[in-house]
Parts: sequence; structure tokens; C-alpha cells
Amino acid sequence: MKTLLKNGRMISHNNEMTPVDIWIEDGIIKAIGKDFEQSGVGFDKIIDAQNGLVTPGLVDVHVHFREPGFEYKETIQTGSRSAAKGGFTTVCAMPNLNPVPDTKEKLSDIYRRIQQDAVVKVLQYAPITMDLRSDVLTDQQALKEAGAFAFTNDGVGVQTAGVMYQAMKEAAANNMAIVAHTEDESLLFGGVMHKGAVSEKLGLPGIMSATESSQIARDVLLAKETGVHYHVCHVSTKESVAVIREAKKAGIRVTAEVCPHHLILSENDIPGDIGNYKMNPPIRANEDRQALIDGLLDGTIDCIATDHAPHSREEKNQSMLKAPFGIIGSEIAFELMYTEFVETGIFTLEQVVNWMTVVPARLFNLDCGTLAIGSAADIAVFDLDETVTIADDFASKSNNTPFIGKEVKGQTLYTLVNGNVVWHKGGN
Ligand SMILES: NC(=O)N[C@@H](CC(=O)O)C(=O)O
Ligand SMILES: [Zn+2]
Ligand SMILES: [Zn+2]
Repeated sequence: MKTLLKNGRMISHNNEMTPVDIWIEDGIIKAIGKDFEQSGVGFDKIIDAQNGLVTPGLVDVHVHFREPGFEYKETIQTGSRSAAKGGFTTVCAMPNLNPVPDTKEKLSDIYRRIQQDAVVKVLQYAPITMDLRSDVLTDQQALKEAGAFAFTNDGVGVQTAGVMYQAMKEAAANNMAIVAHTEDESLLFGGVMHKGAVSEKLGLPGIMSATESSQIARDVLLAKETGVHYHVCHVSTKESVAVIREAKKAGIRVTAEVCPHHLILSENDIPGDIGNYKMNPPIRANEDRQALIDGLLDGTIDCIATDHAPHSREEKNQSMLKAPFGIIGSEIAFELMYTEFVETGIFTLEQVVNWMTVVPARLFNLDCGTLAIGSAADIAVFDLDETVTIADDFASKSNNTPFIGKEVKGQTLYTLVNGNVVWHKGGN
């Protein structure tokens, strides 16, 4: 099977756009160049990229697919379609499910579902401790054999230093990463949004920055003791950035991700007590937002991840006091990053593409995030010209995002996995 993706543009190292065609054969990138059509190759299928930006399929190391246990919010099928619609071809799914995949059998059951239903490549995380909340470590070796991507208790922090230390030691021995949602619950005090001027104004309990940053400080020191690859989820505060920066300087093996919503919004953008502005960690102060941008620019923060966290309309259409934490992100992540940061000249297009493809792949040794000849034809094509309004028409089952109605550029035209079109604009 020979496919030609023609009339694309690729971003080169000096941020220049080069017109390209990609020759795909049996799901593999065979050649990148021009005028293959004229050379008489005889393609079975031709896809017109319409002068769009061609990138490696995006890689997201942080999504929530809710299956099994919470299928009314999302399933592997709808979550992976949502990822495909956003140009993602590899995503890593969190284990805060029911049941929690804390045994080989439960993890294998999820992989069976992925095999059946996913339209993009899905790697499943396993938990650090049994049932996410206990102090009993999971059998890392068995879970690794069953295909665990890495270990995380995302949704909750590991509350005890000793448990985290043991988990890190074990993960280092198994050559696996520990991925951490950092939140010290003894510093939570029922908070539902960032503690500051706006929480005060709205009369809502606040979450201190130290609730996150103090646990990162603990963990980087434990990572130093154990030598594990320690990856920090959804960094949100300036203190967290400072701790990670110092840890990296000290040679500690720490990496970090940041979410588009924390880069774009600050507490001042929260118009009131609205559930769709509630996520964990919360949208912080403007100086935190600025520190996250600086952190990406100086390499303290390594990559961008969405933390796609679907919840039902009923759940989110309530006061922040009652609504669950989390917003969706897969379908709009690239267009938000492009519009807010590339169009404004804060980041280059090459930086944004790298932070969403080759860098996350490299951090976790994944065989994706590249358009190298011989690699799987996992490819995204984006329209950088047309301005569109983010509509409430998500492929996700849920619509919990405060970005509906926003004007953006950078809509996905095509997403290909192993050379097959899994999403195209105007399609399903
Ligand atoms: N980010 C969120 O606000 N919520 C996530 C959990 C998490 O990522 O911590 C969820 O599972 O809904
Ligand atoms: Zn989390
Ligand atoms: Zn999460």
C-alpha cells in the first residue's frame, strides 16, 4: 500500500517552512521530498495536505480515558478519537480508574480494550501503590511485563516520603519512571482554586502554591537518593519551577510537563464560581503563569501535556465547591498553543512542535514523535491560516473546558496513525 501525503509544509531547524510531500509505504515513512507523483511511483491513495503544517503525530504523556469505571465521562474509543482530532497519535493514559489497574490482570484487561477500541496508540500507566490510595507498593516487575508505561498515582499525591522513596528505589531497579501528581493533602484545607486575591473575592477556599511545590522539593531529594527518572505532572507554580530548576542544576534526573491551560490562563481570567474553571492543580497567579513560560524557554520544563480530564456536564455544571477537578484538552491543545504563543511570538513554531512531539518521546524512550525515514507514519497536518471558533462539538464525551467560543488558528486537517487516516476535518 503506497500513500502520498502531498502539498504539506514542514518546519525546519531555522523555523523556515519547506514544501514537502511524504511517501508512505505499508505504514512506514519511505521518503520525504517533492514531485513523487510525477516520477511514476503509482500511489494507491493521495491525501492533499492543502498547504498545511505537517508534523510528527503529537505525543501526550497525560490523558484520562475513564475506562473502566467512569465510561459516562469518556471511553477508550471516545478519548482516543478526541486525541486523534487534536493531532495526537500517541497518548499515555492515567490509572485513576475503577478498578485501578494495580495488577497484571487488570492492566492486561485495559490493554485488551485498547487493542479493540483505540484509534491512536495508547500506553497505559500503572499505579505506584495498590488502589492509588494505600501505602502498599504495586508489583512493578509484573506490571512492567504487562506493558505498564510508567508508574503514577495521578489524581492524588503520594502522601508519605517513605512510600515514595521505596517506590523510586524499585522503579530505578526496574528502569521505569515515577510520574508524580504532587499534592500534600495536609496542606489542602478543602481548597478548590488558587489561594489568592481571586479566591478571596469569590469567597472560595484556596489551594496554596506550597501544597504542590513542597512535595516536589521532597521528591527531587528522594530522586537524588535513588537515581530514578522522576517526572513531575502539570507543574503550576513559580516555586515548583524554581525547585525543578535547582534540581536539574544539581544533576538530579528530573523532568517536567506543563499544561496549555496553566500557560494561558491566570486566576484573573476566572469570571466567577464556575465549575469549568476548576482543575487540579488550579489556574494560578499571573506571575506563576509567567514562570511556567520562562521554565519552558530555559529548559526547566521539558514538554507540554494536556491532562485531558473529562467529566460530565452535570458534574461540572455546579459550584467549584462541588464540581470535580479537571478540564478536557486533547482536541484544542495544539491550536491553543499555536494561537496564544506562536502567533504572538512568545514561542517559535519549532519549539511548540518539539515540546509536543520529539521531547516527550525522548523523555520516555518512546519510538514516536519523529518524521524520520523508516519510522511509523504517525503524522498530523494543521491548518495555520483559517481562524475558527472553538465549538461545543467535541469528539470527547465531555465538554468541560472554559475555552469554548475562543477564536484560534491551527485546526487539525488530518491525523494519520501507521499511515492510516484516523481523523480528518469534516469527517467523523
Ligand atoms: N487534573 C484534574 O483536575 N483532574 C484529574 C486528576 C489529575 O490529573 O490530578 C482527573 O482525573 O479528573
Ligand atoms: Zn494530577
Ligand atoms: Zn491528570
